[in-house]
Amino acid sequence: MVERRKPIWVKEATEKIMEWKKRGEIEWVSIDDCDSRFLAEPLIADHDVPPFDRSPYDGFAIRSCDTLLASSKNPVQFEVVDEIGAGQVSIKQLQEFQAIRIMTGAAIPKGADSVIMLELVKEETSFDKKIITIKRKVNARENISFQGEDTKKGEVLLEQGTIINPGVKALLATFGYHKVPVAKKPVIGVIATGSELLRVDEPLVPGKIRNSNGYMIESQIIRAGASIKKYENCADNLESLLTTVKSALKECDIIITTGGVSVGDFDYLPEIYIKIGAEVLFNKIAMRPGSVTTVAQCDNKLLYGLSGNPSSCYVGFELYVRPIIRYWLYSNKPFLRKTTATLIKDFPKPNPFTRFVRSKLGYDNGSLFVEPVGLDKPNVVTSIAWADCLMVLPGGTKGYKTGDLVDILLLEDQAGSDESWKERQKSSR
Ligand SMILES: Nc1nc2c(c(=O)[nH]1)N[C@H]1C(S)=C(S)[C@@H](COP(=O)(O)OP(=O)(O)OC[C@H]3O[C@@H](n4cnc5c(N)ncnc54)[C@H](O)[C@@H]3O)O[C@H]1N2
Ligand code: MOO
Ligand SMILES: [Mg+2]
Repeated sequence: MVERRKPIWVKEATEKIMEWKKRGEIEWVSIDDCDSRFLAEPLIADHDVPPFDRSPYDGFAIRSCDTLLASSKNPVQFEVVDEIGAGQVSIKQLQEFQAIRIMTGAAIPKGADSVIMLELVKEETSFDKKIITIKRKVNARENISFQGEDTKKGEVLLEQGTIINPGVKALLATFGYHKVPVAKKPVIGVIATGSELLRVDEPLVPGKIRNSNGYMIESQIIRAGASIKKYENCADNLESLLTTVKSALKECDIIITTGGVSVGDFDYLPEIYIKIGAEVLFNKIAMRPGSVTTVAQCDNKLLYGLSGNPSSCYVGFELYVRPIIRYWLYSNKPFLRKTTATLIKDFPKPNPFTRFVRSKLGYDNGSLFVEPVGLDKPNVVTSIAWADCLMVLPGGTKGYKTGDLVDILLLEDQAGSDESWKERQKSSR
């Protein structure tokens, strides 16, 4: 008798996996190797930026009060008493009608309260003295980059769990992080199962297909920020699959299998969970694709039994593996970022289960539009490559129409969301 599985809500499935979330360890890596890693600690300014008042222009530092009466009819002369380039500090204290030639980035000298640009003064030499003439009033504080105007000491600039991009890297350098505290990546074992699977370099033969899910999952793992441990494709053979899963349990933090998780004669994962003594958290979710997504726990490690169907496998990963990885990497926004968009193509299929449709976003005149891409079937592989979001169509409807406002989950976004997508009360299984 075939096992009848009871589907649970997406919301419930998400809650169940998040009960097993944990933070990774911290490791310090060279700033040269920190790109795309995740900060394990918040970044707090330990000094003001800029750290001193400085000139934003090449010009002359002056006392604005000396220019009070300056105009084209009343040019005022200043004696140039020093010159400073960026990186230098003048020891002079400006006196009445004195100026210091100053370059962009140099510290404002004592006594000066403003800078006038080179282009706005006339320069000459008279009796070996350098003189400038100013024909306009300069306001106090004009043309100064003030200490702390960018950020003040003590400000929290980035939360833990932030992905390190070029801007973040610039901040790390600004605050002297030659070593950066990042979350150690979880090692995720990937096991593709199926006697029909060929390696990527093997020619097609009747009845067989190449293993694409293994590569897809590895790429999803990398996009989410974790590292992979690859296992050889496993034929549908209980003993060899059991051996591989047992090794993966020893060698990895999280294990993902693809295929063999449904109710078919050669779907051995359910039996393997029993054999290794794993606790199955769920084995059916009220969603499509990915309804067979199974998650088990063994020795506090999560084992994901993702579907063999490529689109189901893909969606199962994004909804249930990604948040565990991102949480591990210290993010407090581990879920796919959500927004809404206007549907621009009818989607007439009745919807008993909530659908996560591979879709593409369009931006026009400040609005967001969405349309499905490719064939909406779980066994389809092409649409995954064309999708940049999942359109979420809650179950219990006869379909959706052009103009409907629908939820979408962004696949390429890094900001994430602190809340997962969940069913509103009325949707049905
Ligand atoms: N009687 C029932 N049959 C099925 C049910 C069901 O509830 N009752 N569920 C269907 C649903 S929904 C899905 S999804 C699939 C899930 O199947 P499995 O996870 O057991 O996966 P397989 O049977 O091994 O393979 C399914 C499909 O995917 C292809 N595949 C497998 N691995 C890969 C890979 N690495 N790369 C590319 N393609 C792969 C495989 O050849 C099959 O075509 O079960 C339904 N059946
Ligand atoms: O698990 Mo399946 O993806 O609903 O076809
Ligand atoms: Mg199967």
